[in-house]
Amino acid sequence: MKPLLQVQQLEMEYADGTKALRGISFDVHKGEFIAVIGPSGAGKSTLLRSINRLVTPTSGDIVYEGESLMTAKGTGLRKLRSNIGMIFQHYNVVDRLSVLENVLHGNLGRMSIMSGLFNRYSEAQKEMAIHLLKKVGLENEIRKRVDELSGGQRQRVGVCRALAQNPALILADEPIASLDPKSSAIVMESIYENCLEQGIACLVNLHQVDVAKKYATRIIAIQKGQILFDGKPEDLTDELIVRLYEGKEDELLAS
Ligand SMILES: Nc1ncnc2c1ncn2[C@@H]1O[C@H](COP(=O)(O)OP(=O)(O)OP(=O)(O)O)[C@@H](O)[C@H]1O
Repeated sequence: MKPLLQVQQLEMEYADGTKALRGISFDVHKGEFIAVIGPSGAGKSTLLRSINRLVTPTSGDIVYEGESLMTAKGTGLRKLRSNIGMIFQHYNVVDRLSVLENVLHGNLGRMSIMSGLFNRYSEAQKEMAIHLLKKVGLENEIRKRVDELSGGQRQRVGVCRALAQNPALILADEPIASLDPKSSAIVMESIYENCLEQGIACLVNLHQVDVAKKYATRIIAIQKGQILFDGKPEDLTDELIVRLYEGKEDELLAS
């Protein structure tokens, strides 16, 4: 099976000289649910943000279904990005808009600029957005403004917005880092179940090793911008986890 995404020898050096990624390579296949773990500052966010070019890596390549995201520009980049849904730690929802409007925004990447500008959503897009909101238990919040919601509810809106895009790949950057345990479980379940049902591949950055082991079909552990482990959750031994968090054991205890 051809990979959906290929990350090849990715390097990222920020303007201040910080080397966040030092030659990261891996392939992602359809339907994989991959947890990216590692201590604070390991490069997890930089990796996810590089994949959809929110940051531009210094070198290497990111190939989505045979097309390079590194060389894509303008409409080409927009088209490639429309296949990739993003979920952020701080939700990135628009507070003054309703829950439904926020989810409908997930369609923007696939709409013409004029239709998007005037919010000309089709009935099918509205039905799909409502269907997704019902699935995550937000059926009573559809018309509310997003700033009336709790953090966990906002993140469920963020999940629905990413799904409304009908993506083949979802990148979730620490989606549960700001949530309490109960909300975390609801959000993780909603990401996991929808990805599984729709065959969406997912790369999810997580601080909690136990959550990674519970959901992931594969774990990639990053340390100082390099891959320390890439394999099945059951093969990630306690020794490896201790090595991964060496010097930052407090993060492991806090998670
Ligand atoms: N905009 C930036 N400019 C300079 N350095 C940065 C920038 N963003 C991140 N870094 C640095 O790059 C390295 C990797 O950071 P990154 O946020 O990718 O790690 P992370 O594993 O996601 O960490 P965390 O779990 O704390 O979010 C760190 O040393 C960080 O300080």
